[in-house]
Amino acid sequence: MPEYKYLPGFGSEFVSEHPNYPDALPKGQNTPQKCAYGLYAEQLNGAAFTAPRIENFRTWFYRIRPSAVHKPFQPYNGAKFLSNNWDEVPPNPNQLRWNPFDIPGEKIDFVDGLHTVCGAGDAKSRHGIAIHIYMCNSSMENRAFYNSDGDLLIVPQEGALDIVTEFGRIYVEPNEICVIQQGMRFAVNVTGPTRGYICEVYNGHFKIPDLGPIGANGLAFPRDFLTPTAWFEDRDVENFQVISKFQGSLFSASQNHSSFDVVAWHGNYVPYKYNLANFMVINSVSFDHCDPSIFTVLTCPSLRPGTAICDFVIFPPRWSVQENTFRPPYYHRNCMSEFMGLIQGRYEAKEGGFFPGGATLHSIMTPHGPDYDCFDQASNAKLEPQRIAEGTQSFMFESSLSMATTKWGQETCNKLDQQYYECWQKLKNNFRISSYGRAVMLDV
Ligand SMILES: O=C(O)Cc1cc(O)ccc1O
Ligand SMILES: [Fe+2]
Repeated sequence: MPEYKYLPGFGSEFVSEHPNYPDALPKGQNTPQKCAYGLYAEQLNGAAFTAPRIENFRTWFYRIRPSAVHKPFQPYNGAKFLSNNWDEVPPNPNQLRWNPFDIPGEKIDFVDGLHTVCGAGDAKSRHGIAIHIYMCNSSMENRAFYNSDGDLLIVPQEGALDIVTEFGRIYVEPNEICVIQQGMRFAVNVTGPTRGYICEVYNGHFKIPDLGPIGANGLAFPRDFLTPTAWFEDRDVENFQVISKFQGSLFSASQNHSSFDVVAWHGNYVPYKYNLANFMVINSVSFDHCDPSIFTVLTCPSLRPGTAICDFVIFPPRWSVQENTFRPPYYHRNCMSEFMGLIQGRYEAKEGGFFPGGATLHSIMTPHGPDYDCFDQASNAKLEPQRIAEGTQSFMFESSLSMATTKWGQETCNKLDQQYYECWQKLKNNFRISSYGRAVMLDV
């Protein structure tokens, strides 16, 4: 694993200068008449200039060439299954479960390996969500990608991502996540078959949720978020491709140098990674199953109070101790969409059928919950303190938007489990009436 240096913190003002270039950052100002070492100053804004201070995000880069030095963008047709068309197939209110998606055998990199499963909304009006599966096996060579449409929350499932960004380098392994925000240029290096999940949000940015009565500490700690430190290459390349996703379509522009030429930067608009093992799990220690919002790592809020464009929720290893309680997830119908993925291990509500690298989608008001085996077992289990398996990690992207599946998600991927509904069919009527005409409790 490469030994990259990171800056800890979330939402902080960071400062980073390549160690060999002291004073590359101007002192006390952002745009001196001439920058040190002949660098150019360039600002990247992730919020309106006039946004309130608490959510005003921007970074100043000191780079070898401004990003504007490139030839015109042309349409790029590499990522065949990237989509933002939510009307490709008729709506489907069924419970959906996908078997693990196949990583292609032929050479394919991170950008070309973006496959959109579902989504909603519109990048032009800056409101929406898209869920992609990335599957690749080779590194991005002489190309950088950036997303004009929103932020990318990347959840590796198989294979590590060695990511070069304008801010420096980040190494992200399964059970870690990273967020690369709108407009940030990056390139992904991999060493073999690689797969993971991406939640793209067109609105605002992810933040750590408020803690309310939990207090000042709990869930994801700000200091466990890691931002890269300045790293650059001064590399002339005949045809370096900058690929942009703009209004849902990809475009490519050629330039004669690497995009990763930032010698120093400062700001609060940054990429970051987080190790899910650092999450402090909070749960009921008396009775009942808490709502999964207690497991929220990051949330991208909508303008409606408490209602997310995406909550990123995890189901980590933990103790389960509730008394007189059906401990697995309850049966559920929700005004939110629930997309789940499995990084490793098993998911407690479905011991069979939901595999690492697969997914489920329970859409708005689509009923779901424990399968028959889980219900049967958990209704009769002895309620001792129980460790929910080590090495397990599933997650949910929960959205207030009503997501539609793409043609790839519904048909082309050929991974939909047509038998998924069967897992609930054995749940029988346990209702009994006593001789006095009252309902009675029975052992199920
Ligand atoms: O399995 C699911 O659907 C996710 C989920 C988990 C949980 O603990 C409670 C409700 C819920 O929707
Ligand atoms: Fe649910």
